[in-house]
Amino acid sequence: MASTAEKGAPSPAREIKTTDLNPVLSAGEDEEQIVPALQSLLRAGWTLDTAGTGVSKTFFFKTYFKGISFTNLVAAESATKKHHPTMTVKFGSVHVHWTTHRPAGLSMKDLELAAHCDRGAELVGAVAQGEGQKCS
Ligand SMILES: C[C@H](O)[C@H](O)[C@H]1CNC2=NC(N)=NC(=O)C2=N1
Repeated sequence: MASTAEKGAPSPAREIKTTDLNPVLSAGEDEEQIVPALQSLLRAGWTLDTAGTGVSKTFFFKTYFKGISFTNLVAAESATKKHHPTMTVKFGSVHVHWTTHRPAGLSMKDLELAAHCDRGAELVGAVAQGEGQKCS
């Protein structure tokens, strides 16, 4: 019998199990706090690195300037929190990666700032992948 997936029906919402995740925590971080925050980010389109030490997401924008405005919002919060992402600006998108350098690993600061990126992207008007600016 064909599975639901084979029939093209949307796959049922699947809870991301703790056992599916392999976060490598920055020393002193609380796993019980990290895991639910990480799960919520994964539901919002963030991915955990293969190394488990960082999270990343690509945001799409209809203009280059909107992408730059987004990086400025992120930069302002980074300056306040003294925690800085790697951001790769492209025509139509900004890729953001958060990790903690010292002590190395994933921290609540990474996850809080990742959530801040989602709020900033909403404010600037991020769009779905494919709706971002393209070269003509
Ligand atoms: C002293 C200063 O706050 C630290 O070096 C900060 C600066 N920004 C940082 N940013 C990131 N992403 N990880 C860090 O560990 C880090 N450390």
